[in-house]
Formats: sequence, C-alpha cells, structure tokens
Amino acid sequence: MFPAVLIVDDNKSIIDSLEGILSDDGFEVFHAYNGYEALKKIHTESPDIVLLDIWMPGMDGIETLKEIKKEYPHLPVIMITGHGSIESAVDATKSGAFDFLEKPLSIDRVIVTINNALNFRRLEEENRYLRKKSIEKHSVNGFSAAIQSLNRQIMHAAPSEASVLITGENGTGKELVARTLHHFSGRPEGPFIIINCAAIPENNINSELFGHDKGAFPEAVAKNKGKFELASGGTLFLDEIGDMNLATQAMMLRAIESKTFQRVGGGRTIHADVRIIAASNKNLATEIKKGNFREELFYRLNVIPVHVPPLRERKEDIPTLTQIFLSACAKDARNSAKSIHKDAMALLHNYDWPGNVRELKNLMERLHIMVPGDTIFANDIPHPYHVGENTQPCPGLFAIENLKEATQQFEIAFLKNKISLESGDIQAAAEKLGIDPGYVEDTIEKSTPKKQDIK
Ligand SMILES: Nc1ncnc2c1ncn2[C@@H]1O[C@H](COP(=O)(O)OP(=O)(O)OP(=O)(O)O)[C@@H](O)[C@H]1O
Repeated sequence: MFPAVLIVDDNKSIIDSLEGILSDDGFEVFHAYNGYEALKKIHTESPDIVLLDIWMPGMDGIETLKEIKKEYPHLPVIMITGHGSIESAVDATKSGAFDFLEKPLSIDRVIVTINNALNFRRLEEENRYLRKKSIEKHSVNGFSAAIQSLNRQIMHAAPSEASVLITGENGTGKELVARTLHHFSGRPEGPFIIINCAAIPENNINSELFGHDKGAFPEAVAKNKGKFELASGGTLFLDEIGDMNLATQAMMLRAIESKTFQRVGGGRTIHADVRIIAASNKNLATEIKKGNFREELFYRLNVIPVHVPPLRERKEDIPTLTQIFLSACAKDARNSAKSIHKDAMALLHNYDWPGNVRELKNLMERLHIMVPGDTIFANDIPHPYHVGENTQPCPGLFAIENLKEATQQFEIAFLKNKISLESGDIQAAAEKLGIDPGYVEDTIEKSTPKKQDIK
C-alpha cells in the first residue's frame, strides 16, 4: 500500500507541483485549500501524513494543526512556512508538528522529511503496541479481594509523584507492582531503572548509584552515569531496600530530599527528576529498631505504603494465575495451552507456596514443557507439591508392632489424602472410593484427638 499524503495550501500552484512530485514518488495524494476542508479530508481519506501551510486565510495553519492534534494526536503533520517565518514554525513544533519545510520547497528535502515522519510514526505505533503488550504482560492478575484492593491502590498511587514503599514476601509480585505504578504514572515514557540494593558490591556503590567522572579513581577510564541519572524523567526502583547499608542509606536520603546528587569525582551538582519506588521483604520497622535502617529514610519512602499479600492468603487466585501462566507458555512456544485436572488443581490449592507467585509460575513453565498431553493430571505434579497426599503417609508406620493398629493408621492417612484432593469434600472423596461417606466421617473423627484427650 502507498502512503497517503494530504497537502493543505491555499496556493494552487504549490499543491499542483507537490502533487506531481509525490505521485511520481509513489505516494497517494489528496489536497485541501483550507483548514476546514483539511479536517474533513482527514476524516474521509485517513491520510498517513499531512503537509500543512502556515499562512492560510480563515483558519490558519497553526489553528488547523491544533484541531488536527485534538482528534488525531498520532497523525504526523509537517508545516510549510514562508521564508523568514521560522518563529511560527517553532511555535508549530511546540504544538505537535513533526517538522517544518521552508519555501521555496526543495524536492529532496520534502521527500526526506516525509519519509522521516512516516518512519517515526511506524516506530511510535510499534512502541505503543509493545507498551500495550507489556502492560498486559505486567498486569497484577487475580480476582481475590486482596488483589482487587491492591489494583485500586495502584491506580490511586500511580499518577502522583509521591514515593511508594511496597512490602511483601519474595516472589509475591513487588517488582510487578512497581512496573505497573510506572506504566500508569505521569512518566510512562521515561525509563524504569532497577537497583537491587542487596546485589551492589559495597566498594562500588557510590559510583553505581551516582556515576563517576573520568579519573575519579584508577579504574574510572571514562565518565559513567549512575542509576540515579539514568532514571531521570522516569522511575527509580530500589529493590530490597532493607539490605542497603547505613552509609548508602544516608546518601540516598540526601539525594531524595534535595533532588540533587554529584558524580563521584565530579564537583557539578546534578538535578535528578526521579520518582522513587522502593520494595522490601524485610519488616523495616523491625530493622529500624535493630538499628539497621534509618528512620528518616523509611518515612521518606513510605509516603504511600502498598502491601502485596503472600499467595497462601489468596489461594482463590491460583486457578486464574495458573491459567494465565499456562496460556503465556503456550503463546511463547506457539502451541496450545494445557488444562489442569481438578485433582491436580486440588494439590496446588493445598500447597502453601513459600516462593509465592514466582514458584507457581516456574512450576507451570516446567509442566508446560514436561507434560506430553493436553491435560496436567495430579501425578504430573512433582512430589514436593503433594501436600496431604503424604509420600510418607504415616511416619513411623513400620515402627508399629500391631498389624491392626498399623492398618488403622494407614487407612486414616489414606482417607485424609483423598479428602484433601477433593478440597476437603468428604462426600466427593467417599464417592470416588465407592464407600459410605458416613464411614469416612467416622474414621476421620475417631482419629482426631478430642479436647479432653489433650493433656
Ligand atoms: N498477580 C500477578 N499476576 C501475574 N504475574 C505475577 C503476579 N504476581 C507476580 N507475578 C509474576 O511472578 C514473578 C515474580 O514476581 P516479582 O518479581 O514481581 O516478585 P517480587 O516480589 O519482586 O520478588 P522478589 O522479592 O524475589 O524480588 C514475575 O514473573 C511476575 O511477573
């Protein structure tokens, strides 16, 4: 398909000559003699680019540009200016014009500028597409009340410039929350820079955070920007902030408070336009009491506290997350997503997930690869996850010397396991085993110590 260009000029001879040149170069060309007509043509012909004269009677080029940008913010517009009207052209670029061309028009420059604008538009579209994909990929998924409330907090906190402190166990999704905050902030186009505070080598920390000038220390053979500077215009994510040493905490506090810093070996004060988001899996209040964390820094970071609960406290999210991860694996591998049998799901439900969502995601990736069929059954789930199924059903079974007692112990463990696979539903477990639910209930009840039995 040929790119379509709309030329807007009240001067017929300019339209004619541009139309001739651009048609010869393979463009589809439309024209309009004034701003009103241009807006209509954009609506009916959907051009890929507009060449717009600044000086026109009635609605002039700048006004037309503003109207175009209101409705079609991504449509590139190149202004055509008379000789000596550079100031208006600069105004136009401030109002969203891609570039300007000065009369008399040079054919080469017209073609180059149009191609630049089209390339830019293509890149922008690609960028928007990738951003959308990335937002989908980075959504904090789950229908539990806890996740719904977390998403509401994210939406409230994101547009503000205030610091956010995210707490939660490993693998609960703290980095994901930080990325989502950045996506929905007022600076989504800016960089998202991560500092893993637990992983920076102590001897290098200043330079890592604030950069260094050439010659600052023997290894500094060239100037280097630190993470603070790299995050300018975007978000700086301080992961595992609880592991930052006290001296670095003091420097960090100074930089956050003054919004300025200096490179190592550099005298110049650099302004940092950075939004701070921090995360910790440690209880910082406890760390303050122990003298490991600066109280002032805590208050600086904790302007908006956000807690991500562990997966064991929101097990109702497991089916949704499982499905999302299996679909993502299938999409990456370009094959179809596997489903999970309900016995396998019961196992996932019984497990406590110490590694939280990361552990669930890793398990799904493994099962997607290792399970040959379309369905993941309970016996496909690796053993550590068979909680309640008890690979060691009755510890000490062989130490029992009485056959009747050993049989009873085994029976109890066996029944408990089947009940847990049915998510606690005795009726369903009994039905599967083809026995009377009353019998199952009695057996389990007999095995449960009564209050008066507990001395
Ligand atoms: N609610 C969720 N929906 C979808 N994916 C999630 C969710 N929560 C976490 N994940 C995924 O789980 C993995 C671990 O999450 P993340 O790295 O954000 O955890 P974390 O709390 O920052 O971990 P750590 O404390 O170890 O740094 C990531 O791949 C993330 O995309």
